[in-house]
This record gives sequence, structure tokens and C-alpha cells, in this order.
Amino acid sequence: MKLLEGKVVLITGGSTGIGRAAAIGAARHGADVAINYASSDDKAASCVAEIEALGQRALAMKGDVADPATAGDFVDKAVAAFGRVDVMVSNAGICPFHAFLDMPVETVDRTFRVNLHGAYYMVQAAANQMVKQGEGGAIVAVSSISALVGGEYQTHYTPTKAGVHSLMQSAAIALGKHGIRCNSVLPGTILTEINRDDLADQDKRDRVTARIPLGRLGEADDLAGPIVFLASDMAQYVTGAALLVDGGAFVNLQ
Ligand SMILES: NC(=O)C1=CN([C@@H]2O[C@H](COP(=O)(O)OP(=O)(O)OC[C@H]3O[C@@H](n4cnc5c(N)ncnc54)[C@H](OP(=O)(O)O)[C@@H]3O)[C@@H](O)[C@H]2O)C=CC1
Ligand SMILES: C[C@H](O)[C@@H]1OC(=O)[C@H](O)[C@@H]1O
Repeated sequence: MKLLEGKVVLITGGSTGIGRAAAIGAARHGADVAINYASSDDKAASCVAEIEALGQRALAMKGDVADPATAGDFVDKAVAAFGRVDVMVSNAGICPFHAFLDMPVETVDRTFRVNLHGAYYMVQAAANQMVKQGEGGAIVAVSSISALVGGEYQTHYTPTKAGVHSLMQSAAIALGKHGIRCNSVLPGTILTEINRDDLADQDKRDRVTARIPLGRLGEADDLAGPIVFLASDMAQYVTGAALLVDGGAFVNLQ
């Protein structure tokens, strides 16, 4: 069964990792897909090609989500190409691991602007388009297990993920009257570009893996199903929810 047949899905940070897996997953479920990305031109082009090979329409738009203007441009470009917006997956993010006591101001500022401000502008721009269309919609934000627990080298990052989780709760209230559902996924540790260097440390990798009841680190594709589900009408009465996708890591205290 195709869960997103005829829908138009927008995904930020769709060139690699979780965003790319969500883009391909949405296309497999019958959606036309627009991706935004920051710098990886070749990877964005190959994502578009993969979606088109599945028989769906696709486009990629380069742009920094931290710039408020990018959100409106992305939505306008998707509407010009595909006519409407049914789903926004706000996924783009960075995690430049760094110790707390000497954290550079620029690193804090950039991480907040990309992860939190960027999500805010994208969600707002998509919501305005959905309200204009008058037929509801679905917004899925990629938050993190890090919205709920901390990380020594992520003091600038975990607050952004808690913020994204909170944004989805408040947006669910603000947009419910328009039939727009807002939910977040909370991935655990998923092997992608964002943590390639961090998880090159075998000790850390082993420690993280040991905490996961399902016995392995996540793959980007592990997020595709949960994101497609929350975006689809299968989740028609789900809003303001947060879905952990972490192999059980969060609940594994002892
Ligand atoms: N991997 C993990 O363990 C977890 C990841 N997450 C979250 O998942 C999301 C995706 O990360 P993940 O797939 O792991 O990492 P990747 O590094 O593989 O993907 C990040 C994506 O975001 C894009 N991006 C980065 N900065 C910007 C920007 N300023 N403007 C627009 N696009 C941008 C990148 O584009 P480009 O390639 O062009 O630079 C890329 O498409 C992030 O929000 C992250 O916080 C949450 C929990 C766990
Ligand atoms: C990038 C990290 O490995 C990853 O990001 C998250 O949000 C998870 O909590 C992991 O720490």
C-alpha cells in the first residue's frame, strides 16, 4: 500500500542521511518530493535522480535554512513545480561536536541558527502555504533522543533538539484548527555524515552500541518508515506526538 500517493512532500537536508532516506521513502510511497540542501550538489542531484527513477517528480534547491528567506523560496519553488505542499519534513541539522568550557560563540550561534531557527522558518513557511490551500497537511520535524538526554560534547546541540520537539508541540496547538498535524521523530544514534568522525572512535561506538537493546546503531533508512507514517493519513489523529526511533536506547537505564 502506498501511503503518500499524490502528495507533495518537502524535506530540508535531503541530500544525505536521514533526509535523503525520508525523501526516497516518500517517493516509494507515491509522493513527489522537493529537497533542500546546503552544499552537496552531487548528492542532491543523485537523490533527485533516484526519486525520478521511481517514477515520481523531484527537485532540489540549494539554500541555507538559517537564512529566513530560504524557507519562503523553498516553498515557492515547490509550489511552482508541483502545485502544492502537503507535507514538510524539517530535518536539516548540524552537530559540530565540541567541549563545553571553551565552546566558540560562533559554533553555538551557528548550531542554534541552523537547527532551531531554520526549523522554525521552514515550519512556518510550509504552514502558511497549507493554510492557504485549506486542506490541512502534515509537518514532521527531526528532533532527537537528545531532546530528552544530554551529551558532553553537545551542549550547544541538545537544546536545539529540545527546541524542535517543543516547536512541534506548540505548532500542533496553533495549527490544529487548520487540520495541520505536527509531530517529531526522535532518532537515537544513526550512522550518517553528521557523526562519521565522532563514531570513528571505536570505544565510543562500542559504548553507544552497548546501550541499544536492539543491538546495533541505526541506519538512515530506519527513519524512513516512521517519517512516512507520521506524514500519512494513517496518522490522521496523531498530532503533538514525539516518536523515539532509537532501538530502545532511551529506556535502557540498567
Ligand atoms: N545521525 C544521528 O545520529 C541523528 C541525527 N539527528 C538529526 O537528523 C537530522 C539529519 O542529520 P543526519 O542525516 O544525521 O546528518 P547528515 O549530515 O547526513 O545530513 C544533514 C543534512 O542537512 C543538510 N544541511 C546541513 N546544514 C544545512 C543548512 N544550513 N541548510 C540546509 N541544509 C543543511 C545537509 O546538506 P549538505 O549535505 O548539502 O551539507 C544534509 O542534507 C539533523 O537534524 C540531526 O540533528 C537526530 C538524531 C540522531
Ligand atoms: C550526531 C550524534 O551522533 C547524534 O545526534 C543525535 O541527536 C543523537 O543523540 C546522537 O548523539
